[in-house]
Amino acid sequence: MSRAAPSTEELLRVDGLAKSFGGTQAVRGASFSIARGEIHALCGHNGAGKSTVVKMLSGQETPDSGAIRVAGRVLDLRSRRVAQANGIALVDQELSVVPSLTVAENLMLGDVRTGWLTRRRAARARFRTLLDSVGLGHVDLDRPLSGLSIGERQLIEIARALGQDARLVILDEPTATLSDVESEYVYAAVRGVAATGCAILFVSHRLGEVLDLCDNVTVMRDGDVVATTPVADLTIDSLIVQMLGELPHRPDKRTGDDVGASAETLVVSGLSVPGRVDDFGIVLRAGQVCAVAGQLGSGASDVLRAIAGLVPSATTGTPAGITVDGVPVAPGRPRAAIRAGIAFVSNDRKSEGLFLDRPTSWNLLATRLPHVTRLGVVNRRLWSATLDRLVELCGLEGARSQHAVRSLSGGNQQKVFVGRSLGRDDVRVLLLDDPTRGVDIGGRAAIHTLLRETAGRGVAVLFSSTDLEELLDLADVVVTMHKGVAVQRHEGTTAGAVLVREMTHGATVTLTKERP
Ligand SMILES: Nc1ncnc2c1ncn2[C@@H]1O[C@H](COP(=O)(O)OP(=O)(O)OP(=O)(O)O)[C@@H](O)[C@H]1O
Repeated sequence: MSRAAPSTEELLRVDGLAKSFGGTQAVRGASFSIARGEIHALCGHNGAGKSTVVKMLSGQETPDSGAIRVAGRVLDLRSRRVAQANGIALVDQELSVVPSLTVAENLMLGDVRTGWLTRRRAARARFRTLLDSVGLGHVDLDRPLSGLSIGERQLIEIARALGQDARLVILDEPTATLSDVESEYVYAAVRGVAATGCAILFVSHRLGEVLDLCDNVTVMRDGDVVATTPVADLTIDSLIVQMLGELPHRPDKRTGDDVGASAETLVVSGLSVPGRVDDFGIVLRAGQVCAVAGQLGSGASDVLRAIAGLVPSATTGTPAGITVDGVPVAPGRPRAAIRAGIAFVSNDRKSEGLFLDRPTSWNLLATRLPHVTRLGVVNRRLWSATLDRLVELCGLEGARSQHAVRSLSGGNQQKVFVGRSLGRDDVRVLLLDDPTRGVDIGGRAAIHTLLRETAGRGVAVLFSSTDLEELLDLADVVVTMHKGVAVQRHEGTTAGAVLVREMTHGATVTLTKERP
């Protein structure tokens, strides 16, 4: 969609901003500026320093040096509250809306004009205007937020930021967890907000959306600003080169013929998760990489969790069941799944996997303890050989392996989380729920290569994703899902538009069982 050119009047200017944490120079002298009404992207590899810049702009970290000017005035942003009072609003990666409260109550939480109790009617009228501005005019203010989709919650969060009378709205990876369709609502809201003269700083790893949505792009690499460039002068490839210095290697896809003769490793049929998945079936051969593709709430994630035995599920119909290499696996029993060679990587690294205060090395080896201990004692040589291999697999600098995981950037944490499930010889089926969420383009290519190599060793890989580019890049087979039901199985080349249509609208004829 074309937009009017943003104003040339500068709203934000950042000069020589620097910040270090202990020995790590996270940001070294970053400078850039954003005009009123401009949508300005901040891109860079994992650990480039984007979040640290965002934290300094939103009052969560104090710069070691440099200046932040808003409308020409140098600001000392000592806290998030001070930043808000100066018209800087942050929509964080992790949503801060409260599902158990109503839409109005959530909007009230961030409303600097308050006076809710005394001027309830005026506040409600204002909340309606805010909802309108993000395309949620149809949503009832008294509806609990829990009834809204994640995409709609993201929009409420943006509306709330606007309620803070923001002059600059910072959006930190706002579409990382959204499907393409839900992301479109966010783009429309962002364009609408920019049209009111508000400046937007848009942090994203999705380079396609950056080029479609933004006016200018500032790229950071290793704490430095590499360049600020108008999007009109960029292509995806030139943007990647600015970010990484080179184009990453793309793994080759295997064709269906390559795996046609290999053994059936995972066979699922008649799998149901009450209220979420109905009669799902799939056959996956050794060496195949398969995606279950669907929007949030489609059941794609539930399918993986059910195969891993992590949610109550049942297998009904004939034939029914889950088998790995022909051996039946009892549903709903995680231990049985692990014994059968099923490994699962969740999409929630913070609450379901990583020990944030423990060293990276410890996290990487936590799942390998039986393999690096002899008679209950850690074998140092095995420990360090396994660690070296995993650190290399994850594409991390060796020295970082002794640092707490919490100190790694979000994307690097994700690499540790995925990487530690790789390279294991006891795994037959690897399940990954949205494995590259928040990972930069280089890390994503690295994870794709790792998954492809894992499949090359005869493992069946099954992942869920909402990201069209990833589905087309990585999967040999895509099974689309809509409202808990498998819609269609695609092998070979499929048009992206077909996948999107099935994920959003389903199909009239549904695919219930895959076996002939
Ligand atoms: N609180 C902290 N303590 C120690 N090191 C930190 C801390 N916060 C960030 N760092 C380090 O600073 C560097 C920049 O991190 P930052 O989170 O700003 O990167 P990023 O570009 O936002 O990455 P991502 O895309 O993965 O979110 C990284 O090396 C990171 O490990």
